[in-house]
Amino acid sequence: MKWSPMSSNGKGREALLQLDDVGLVYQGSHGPQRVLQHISLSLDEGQHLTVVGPSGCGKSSLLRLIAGLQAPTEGQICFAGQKMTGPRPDLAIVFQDYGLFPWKTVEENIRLPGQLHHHSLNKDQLEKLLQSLDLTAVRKHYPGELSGGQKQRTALGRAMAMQPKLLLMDEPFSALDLAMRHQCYDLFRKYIGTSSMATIIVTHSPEEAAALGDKTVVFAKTGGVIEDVRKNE
Ligand SMILES: Nc1ncnc2c1ncn2[C@@H]1O[C@H](COP(=O)(O)OP(=O)(O)OP(=O)(O)O)[C@@H](O)[C@H]1O
Repeated sequence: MKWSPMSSNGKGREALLQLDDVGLVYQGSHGPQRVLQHISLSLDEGQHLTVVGPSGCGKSSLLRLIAGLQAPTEGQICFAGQKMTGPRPDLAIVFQDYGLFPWKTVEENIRLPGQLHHHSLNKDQLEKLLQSLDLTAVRKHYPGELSGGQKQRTALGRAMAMQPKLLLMDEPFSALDLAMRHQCYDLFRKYIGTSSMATIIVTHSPEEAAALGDKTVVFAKTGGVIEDVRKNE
């Protein structure tokens, strides 16, 4: 993946997120594999970027670098003016495999990261979140007792409860049926509309990318960006 659609926010102030000429090479069992190269982008508070591309083009790898879970091989990533050196509480990620704690209930999973980082939800906020994600009936259930869609909505609720500055989501709605997906889009848009949180969403769905991003980049399997679409700019 090669990408440089937004190398500067062009507004003369510091971006929330800045990637400068970032690259990534995996040292796999079959030798080195280059996945990302020359990626430069910036994202401001309140901006919503969606990333679409075929399987294997490096979308999840890019999210892991931005989340500080992995270091780039080349280049630099800065968040809120600081060089990324590891995960931070103001930057949350919803993984493709949900990343739920199996020994905690739905409700506990949603509350825990916020409690750890002193963003505890009050009772009202928790009830609203459970209700809007249609999780009230399974609030005392453990992840092993949930459907894929319920797990996905729990992971989403947990990330929302952290109230991060930047929320990264890797195909967050892929396990939902059409009706629930649209319900989650509405909820999500409402949620991001009331905060200055920025989001980056990786998806396979062009419809989802258009619904949830004010900027969308489309990646080719190899060779980088084939389209860079911006709404309302
Ligand atoms: N830890 C790793 N070690 C070696 N290679 C890896 C590792 N993680 C991913 N890769 C390889 O890097 C490439 C990009 O993977 P990545 O998961 O970032 O792609 P993706 O675009 O998110 O794919 P998908 O849409 O299927 O989730 C793939 O070829 C994958 O096999």
